[in-house]
Amino acid sequence: MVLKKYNINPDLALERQKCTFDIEEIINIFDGGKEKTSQRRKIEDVVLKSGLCHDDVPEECMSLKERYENAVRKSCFFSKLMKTELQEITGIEDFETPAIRRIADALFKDISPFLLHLGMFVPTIIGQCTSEQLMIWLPKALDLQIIGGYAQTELGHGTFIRGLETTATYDADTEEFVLHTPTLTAHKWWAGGLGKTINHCIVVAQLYTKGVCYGTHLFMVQIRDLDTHMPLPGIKVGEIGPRMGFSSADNGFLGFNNFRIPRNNMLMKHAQVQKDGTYVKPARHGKLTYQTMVFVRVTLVNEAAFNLSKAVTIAVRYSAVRRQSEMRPNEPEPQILDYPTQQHKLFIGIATAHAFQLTANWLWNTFKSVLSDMKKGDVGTLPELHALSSCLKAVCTSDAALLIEQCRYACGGHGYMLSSNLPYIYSFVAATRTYEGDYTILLLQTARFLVKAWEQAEAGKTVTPTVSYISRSLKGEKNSWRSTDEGIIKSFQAVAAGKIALCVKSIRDRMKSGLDYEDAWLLTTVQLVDAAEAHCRSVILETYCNEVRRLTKSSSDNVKIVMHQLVTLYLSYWTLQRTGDLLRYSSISEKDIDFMQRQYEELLQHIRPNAVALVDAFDLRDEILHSSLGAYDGRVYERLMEQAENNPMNAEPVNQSFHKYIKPLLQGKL
Ligand SMILES: CCCCCCCCCCC/C=C/C(=O)SCCNC(=O)CCNC(=O)[C@H](O)C(C)(C)COP(=O)(O)OP(=O)(O)OC[C@H]1O[C@@H](n2cnc3c(N)ncnc32)[C@H](O)[C@@H]1OP(=O)(O)O
Ligand SMILES: Cc1cc2nc3c(=O)[nH]c(=O)nc-3n(C[C@H](O)[C@H](O)[C@H](O)COP(=O)(O)OP(=O)(O)OC[C@H]3O[C@@H](n4cnc5c(N)ncnc54)[C@H](O)[C@@H]3O)c2cc1C
Repeated sequence: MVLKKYNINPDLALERQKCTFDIEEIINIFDGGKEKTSQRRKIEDVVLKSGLCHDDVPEECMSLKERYENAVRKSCFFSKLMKTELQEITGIEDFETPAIRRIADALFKDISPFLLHLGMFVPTIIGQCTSEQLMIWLPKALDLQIIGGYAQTELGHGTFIRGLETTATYDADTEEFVLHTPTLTAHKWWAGGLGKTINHCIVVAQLYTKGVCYGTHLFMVQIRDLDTHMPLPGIKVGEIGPRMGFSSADNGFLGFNNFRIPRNNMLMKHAQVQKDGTYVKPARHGKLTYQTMVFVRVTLVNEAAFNLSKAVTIAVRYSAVRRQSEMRPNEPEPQILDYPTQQHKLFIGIATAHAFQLTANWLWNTFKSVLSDMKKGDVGTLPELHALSSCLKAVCTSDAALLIEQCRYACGGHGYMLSSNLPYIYSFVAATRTYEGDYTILLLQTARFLVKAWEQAEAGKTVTPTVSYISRSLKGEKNSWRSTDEGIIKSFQAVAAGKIALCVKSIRDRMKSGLDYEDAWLLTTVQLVDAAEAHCRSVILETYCNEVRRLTKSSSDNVKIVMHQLVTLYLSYWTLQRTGDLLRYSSISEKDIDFMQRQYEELLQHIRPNAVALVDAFDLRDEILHSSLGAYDGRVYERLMEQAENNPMNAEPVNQSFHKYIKPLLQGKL
């Protein structure tokens, strides 16, 4: 059965008539202008017309091997398309084109085995190579003459990079590094694409030269023959096995048996090993080899926003189509979207997707500005970027995962179907909370920065703008609650300042009682994580408000109203989530909280008529959503039945297991 595309579910059609604003205006805001929207749509048209998105069998009905092979096929043709037609539209090597990222999801319900090639391999070449090395590897990588990944994590260590065990020992006689895996736990583990796909890999290993260990450094390693794809002698490589998501990403393991690579394969932009084995340490900052991780953390905030926008589009459209129960006896069943509890589950998802998208854009610009400072030799802004990207990656991926799961709850039983796409979206985002730095670990990195900022402010030094509230707090500025955007942000800053102050006090008290700094820090880590989270909330709230104000300056009044309703919803939601903290650190009263609760509930009602239009304004095509519940036409039940009928399990009326086992069991002959 082929569904007629624009035979729209009547409830959904009515919802669209209620819309009070011009959807296209909001689409343009998030794309960055009319032209960008039109460019994105052109790119989507090219990819969709290519026929690459089609699968003969639904992905979820394929075996793991079939899924992987299908994903490789699509990745190869997609790469070819990017090099040809898409390059003409986007401009050569434009890695900043979010449109490419969005439309990639039309091809891959799960993950492309090439994800790490573009996501980490190429960025590492760009960020870590000397200009000579860049000339060798970058054109080949961009042209896909070599395909690479990023192998840092080991079986025994992921978080603690300094604890990695793989060694790269320099042999001055042959001018080579010898890569070796000394123990079981030293095997590289998890790298995407490593299992079966890639032929090159960035390997992170402990550098030894002249008998001294200089810590972890990055090496370009060819692991497979370019022609036969067989692992090179001295390399043990394979797939790590089935996991919660990332089924087609062929995450792999890798071991080296005294495997030799030329000296020039150490990525030497920041530190060098000279021919005679002399080590030249990085001139400016000790953690520049961690730069690709910072880049990916920045992009993951965008991933959180994008994936949440997909989930909430599915759940809101479904909630407009689904009718259930009754509000009053004998009345027709209402759309479930009319229940305030359902609105409470979903509208915060819309607002959060906006908040995260605008924060992601702001963080990306911050990242670019720090890179440009670094090109001029100034690494002064790096610690703040590290602190910001760490906490934003942690909080945005974590919140997005929770809200995506909430979207699934909002779709009842049908949300549990893989065809809803919600389980895929969730398992992808759940992983982002862990990889590229686990949630707790990254918040502790931000906490380090906050405690230092506190000490600097205490010493009368100027601190960077994102923590300037610390100086105000130290000057004794008292918080007086106001339920305006600015007032709420100030109160959230007061919460963050209060929590940082308690952490500092806690560490000092513990040291006074005889503990050393490390133990005092360790025993305070529960509070430190909490303080970093509070800081991050204040950053998101402030960025969201500022960016909406800036971006809607020339918008129509109707767009201004609806965008601001979402901002107020977001601020009210978090106020109500954090009443305990606000009662403790701000001057909020019971009466203020009652007001905020009423305001929140009224906002749910105000937003309700625009809910479907707001998710339509994410402009996500059906081919990207991949959802039986969330398609634009709302033909949910038709799709569910069509997919059930096409389920390979129904290809034969009686499964052979009946004759083999059930019948003998029924007849007592088993
Ligand atoms: C094209 C489309 C793209 C789409 C999206 C891409 C998706 C890609 C898919 C990715 C799949 C997953 C890949 C991976 O997971 S790769 C492996 C990632 N691994 C990690 O993230 C490990 C996490 N651990 C760490 O980062 C470090 O070990 C940790 C920071 C926790 C500690 O490091 P270390 O022990 O070396 O440092 P210290 O704690 O002692 O700190 C010393 C000082 O250094 C500062 N610091 C730490 N990190 C950084 C950094 N990155 N940049 C700048 N500065 C840093 C730290 O703050 C300390 O400073 P102070 O002494 O001043 O306090
Ligand atoms: C889908 C997926 C894809 C991945 N892809 C790649 C890849 O391409 N390349 C690559 O190199 N890696 C990859 N990884 C690995 C990933 O980066 C690590 O799993 C991640 O950094 C967490 O490290 P870990 O697994 O060692 O966790 P652990 O560090 O063992 O963490 C386990 C728990 O211990 C806690 N913990 C650890 N240390 C501390 C501490 N100091 N203080 C307090 N708590 C602590 C953590 O918070 C966590 O709760 C991938 C992982 C996944 C899930």
